[in-house]
Amino acid sequence: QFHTIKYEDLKWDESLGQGSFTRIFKGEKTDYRDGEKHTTEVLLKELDPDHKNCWESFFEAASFMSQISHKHLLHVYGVSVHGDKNIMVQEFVKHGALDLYLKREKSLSVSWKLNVAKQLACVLNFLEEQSIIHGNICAKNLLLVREEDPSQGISPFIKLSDPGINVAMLGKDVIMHRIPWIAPESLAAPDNLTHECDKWSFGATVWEIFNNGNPPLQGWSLEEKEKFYENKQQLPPSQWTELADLIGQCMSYDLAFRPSCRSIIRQLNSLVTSDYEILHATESVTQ
Ligand SMILES: N#Cc1ccc(Nc2nc(N)cc(-n3ccc(CO)n3)n2)cc1
Repeated sequence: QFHTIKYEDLKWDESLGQGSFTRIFKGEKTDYRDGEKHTTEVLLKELDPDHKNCWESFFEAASFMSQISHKHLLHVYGVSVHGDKNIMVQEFVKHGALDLYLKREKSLSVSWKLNVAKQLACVLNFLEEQSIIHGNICAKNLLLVREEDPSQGISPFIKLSDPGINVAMLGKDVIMHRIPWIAPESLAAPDNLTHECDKWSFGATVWEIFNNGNPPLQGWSLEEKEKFYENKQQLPPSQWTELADLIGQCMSYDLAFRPSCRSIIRQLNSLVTSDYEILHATESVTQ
C-alpha cells in the first residue's frame, strides 16, 4: 500500500499547471522525526474533484510508485485525503516534465537525447524484470531531475512519473487522444495492457525526444488518429536510419516483432558511436 500523510502536514505553494484530471502545485510537507521538525519540498498532485470516481485508480498509481524503487522512478511519499480532495505527495523534481523542456530547449545535442532515451530504456527494463506494466509512457510523464552541464561533464538525469489514472477507467475519447503513444491493440482492450504496450509507447516517446518535443500527429483529429492505426501507419521516420529502425521495431503493429528491453538497450548503445553524430556535428559546424 502507501503511506498516508496528514493534510495539516502539507502546505501549498504556487500552482504549476495541470496534468490530465489533476492539478499540480509546489508545496511542503512537514514530518516530526526524533523530536525534530523536518520540512521537505514536494509536488502536490490533486485529483480533480469532478474525477473523484477515479480516486481508486489515482491511488493505485501512487501505490504502484511506492511499491518499487529505482533511481529512474519518481519517489512518491504518500497520499493525503481531505474532504473531496485526493492528493498524491511526490518528490519535487527541479526541472519538471520533459515534454515542456524539449519544446523550450531547442538546441539539445544528439548525445543528450540518446542519454535520456537510454535512461528510459533502463527503467523500462527494470519494470519488465519486476513484471510491472506502466501503461502511460510519454515525454509528459518523464521528469528532468538534472540538466546537463557539458562544462562540468554533467549529463541529464530523468525519472519516470506515475502512470496517472488507469487508461481503462477513461472514456474512449481520452484513449483516442493517447494515439500514437497507446499501443494499437490497447485501443480495443485498454484493461489488458502488456509489457509490449510499454515498448510501443517507448518508441513514440523516443520519437518525441528526437523531434524537439513536437508531439507526434500534432493537430490531427481523433478520426484521423483512429485512421492512423486502422491503416497501420508509422510516424515520419528520422533521417537517422538506425534510430528510425529502432523506433519502427518498437512501434510494430505485430507485438511479436517488438524487441526485448535487452535488445532496445543494445541498439541504443550501438547508436552512440554511429557516424550520424559526427556527420551532424560537422553539418552544424558548417551551417
Ligand atoms: N515551471 C515548472 C516546474 C513544474 C514542475 C516541476 N516539478 C515536478 N515535479 C514532479 N514530481 C512532477 C511534475 N510534473 C509535471 C507534470 C506532471 C504530470 O505528470 N508532473 N513536476 C518543476 C518545475
